[in-house]
Amino acid sequence: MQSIGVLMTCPMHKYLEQQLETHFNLFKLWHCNSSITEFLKTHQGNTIRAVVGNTEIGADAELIASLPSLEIVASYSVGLDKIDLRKCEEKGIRVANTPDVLTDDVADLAIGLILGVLRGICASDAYVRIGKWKDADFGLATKFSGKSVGIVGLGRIGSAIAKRAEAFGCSISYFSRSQKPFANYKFYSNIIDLATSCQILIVACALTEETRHIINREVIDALGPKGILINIGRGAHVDETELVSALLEGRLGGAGLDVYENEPEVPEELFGLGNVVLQPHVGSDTVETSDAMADLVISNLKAHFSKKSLLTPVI
Ligand SMILES: O=CC(=O)O
Repeated sequence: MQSIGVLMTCPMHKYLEQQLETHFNLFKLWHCNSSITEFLKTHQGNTIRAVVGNTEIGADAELIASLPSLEIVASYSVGLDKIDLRKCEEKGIRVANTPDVLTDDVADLAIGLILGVLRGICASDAYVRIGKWKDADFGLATKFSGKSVGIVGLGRIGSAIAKRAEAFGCSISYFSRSQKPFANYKFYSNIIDLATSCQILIVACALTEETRHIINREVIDALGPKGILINIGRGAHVDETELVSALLEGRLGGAGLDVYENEPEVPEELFGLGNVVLQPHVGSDTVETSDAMADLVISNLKAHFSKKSLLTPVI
């Protein structure tokens, strides 16, 4: 397979890059200083049969159109929002992603964010480091165990978060397109009702046209001044302007965010808020999971080019 042209869209995990270099003829899009079209002209765009993208740069219509021999997009991510799925379908291009292997890490981080916000872990860490403890005790935080948790999207990751929150004695309810027959949690067909009824609202669904800005002013106000919003999905799930003003005005109790609307830009108004915990989109970024995701990308590519079934097909 060493002659098969594979295009990586941006730097990801070093191990993935090494594996791609070992098994395929790897082209790196970020090594080009010119436009994509120029790059592909000089690097024989027509020899590239696979694209490996991620949550930053996937495969949009322009990239797909400039690769006439493209057969497969193997994403180093579970999220598919940076891939033009309609175009892929139209052109018969296969798509694979990396589900399952990252579920535990993302769910763990969601719980970490809840604890971080409610127990003030980052704020109290800073309190110790800058020597304020010598002057006075930190003060009281908020208990997590036993709270009511609402989950937006009860897929793999949402279910893994629910399982963890159950272990903290939390009551679980959820909103999704349809009621899940396997789930023993209270189902809401209306997200406002879910937000009204829970203390912690966690966004864990895929980003689609229907879920863009699913967390709007109405949902934030329904969650209320004591409510906590956790987002480990995508930044665009939340109307960020509304979120920032709700936090600044005290209409929302706090937020734990791993994702933002214009990454890596983060609204600076959030930097001074002790009831907000910010992460730089690292939900699945552990050594173990990143290696597993890379292995899955390689296995999908190898399966495709050996005419075998994809391990984790999307299309
Ligand atoms: O955000 C992470 C992913 O989609 O894998």
